[in-house]
Amino acid sequence: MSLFDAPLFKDAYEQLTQAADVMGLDRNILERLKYPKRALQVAVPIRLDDGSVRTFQGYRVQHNMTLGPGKGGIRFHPGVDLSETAALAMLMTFKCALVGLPLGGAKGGIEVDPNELSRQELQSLTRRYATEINMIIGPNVDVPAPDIGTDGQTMAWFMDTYSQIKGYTVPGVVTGKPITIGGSLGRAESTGKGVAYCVNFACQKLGMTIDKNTTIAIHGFGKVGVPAAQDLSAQGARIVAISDVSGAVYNKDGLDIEKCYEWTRQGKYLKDMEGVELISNAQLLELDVDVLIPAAIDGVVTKENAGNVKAKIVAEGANGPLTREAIDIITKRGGFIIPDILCNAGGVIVSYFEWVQGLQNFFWDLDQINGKLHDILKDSFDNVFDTATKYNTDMKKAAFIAALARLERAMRLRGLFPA
Ligand SMILES: NC(=O)C1=CN([C@@H]2O[C@H](COP(=O)(O)OP(=O)(O)OC[C@H]3O[C@@H](n4cnc5c(N)ncnc54)[C@H](OP(=O)(O)O)[C@@H]3O)[C@@H](O)[C@H]2O)C=CC1
Ligand SMILES: O=C(O)CCC(=O)C(=O)O
Repeated sequence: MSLFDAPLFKDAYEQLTQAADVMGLDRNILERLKYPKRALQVAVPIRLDDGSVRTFQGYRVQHNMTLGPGKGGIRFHPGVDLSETAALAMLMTFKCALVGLPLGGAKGGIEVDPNELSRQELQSLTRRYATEINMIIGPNVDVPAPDIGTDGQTMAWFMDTYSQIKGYTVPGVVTGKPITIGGSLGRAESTGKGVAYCVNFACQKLGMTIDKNTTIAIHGFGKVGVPAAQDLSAQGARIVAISDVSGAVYNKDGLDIEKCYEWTRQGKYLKDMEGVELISNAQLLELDVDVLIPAAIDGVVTKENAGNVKAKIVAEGANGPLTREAIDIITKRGGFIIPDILCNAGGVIVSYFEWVQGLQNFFWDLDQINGKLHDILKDSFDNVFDTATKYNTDMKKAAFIAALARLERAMRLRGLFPA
């Protein structure tokens, strides 16, 4: 199957093309950005706890490295394939460009349901994957990080395996590491915190305030959804619904987010919680709320259900949660979309801080990190908002236009195209 037949890649490329049309981008530049620079597919065989051998499919795709080393997470999820990884790598190129990082776009993953593996099996899987892709990874080449189904522990195993191959400790090969082995303060909550900052910026633009009357539904209660919920709830907003893969819980008066987090932290599913109303993931997306934060997987709002999405603000915490048709439907009815490459960029911004701190062996305090994160996101949000006004277009295309403008300048300066 061609990459362009795969839904997420097709969508990402079509959004890119639409943005290129609006800004009048040189077609040759667009042509160069069409395909990933490099894609590696690997077999990842491991011995399971029962003694049998199972082989998983793994990928690492580097989309574009004009601005610097590749950067992007590693996903362990049953939906991972080459085209999804390529699409997510492409989004990373534009995310890093949009927020002004000296980094390119990459992504990796394994087609696996991590919930089905033991801790020992997950460690074997991560180590074998790290070994198989080590030849295209490195602190100055391509630097992975956590994504769906992976976390600080995964990064620690990855870093350890890479360091064994090199013969010395290489903390800069990944970000999102535990603090003890060179991780950065604030990285774990940075993506969700960034989502909360962006929701605040959007409210300011729309003349809305965040208080006990502000209702929020969050699809996906993981590394992005939890801190976003905690931050917005601490600001006084009412988080009325959250979900995991098992379903969603709802309370019109607002959920006790810390209680929900305590529950999921023990590895329990939300559907088994007591004292809350159970609804489906699909119902959560259609709730009559002020803010909807899809923070789980891609393609959850499509042309089939976009017409039922009622939220005033849709903050794309996940990568690609809205299809291109869904974006048009929501924008036409007046919904305000905070595009993924802006909304969830807090993660890669603090990953960049972690990388820089690691290279300098000099670590910053949390106030410095959150202050810089806030300022970068504020400037980027204003840039996207102003670009949307300048080109009379929506926030989604504006984000691509702002990113493309930076990338185009860099590509011309590096000489592939006339400056
Ligand atoms: N982590 C990061 O720093 C960044 C993540 N992102 C993006 O944010 C999104 C979420 O990532 P992250 O929070 O790290 O991932 P996590 O694995 O930590 O959490 C994912 C959440 O989504 C739920 N989920 C998984 N599959 C489905 C499904 N099929 N239907 C409904 N819910 C599902 C999970 O439920 P359960 O726990 O029950 O499996 C979990 O609640 C992804 O799109 C990712 O690419 C973007 C930027 C940075
Ligand atoms: O932190 C990083 O390097 C990348 C995070 C990521 O994968 C993403 O922003 O989608």
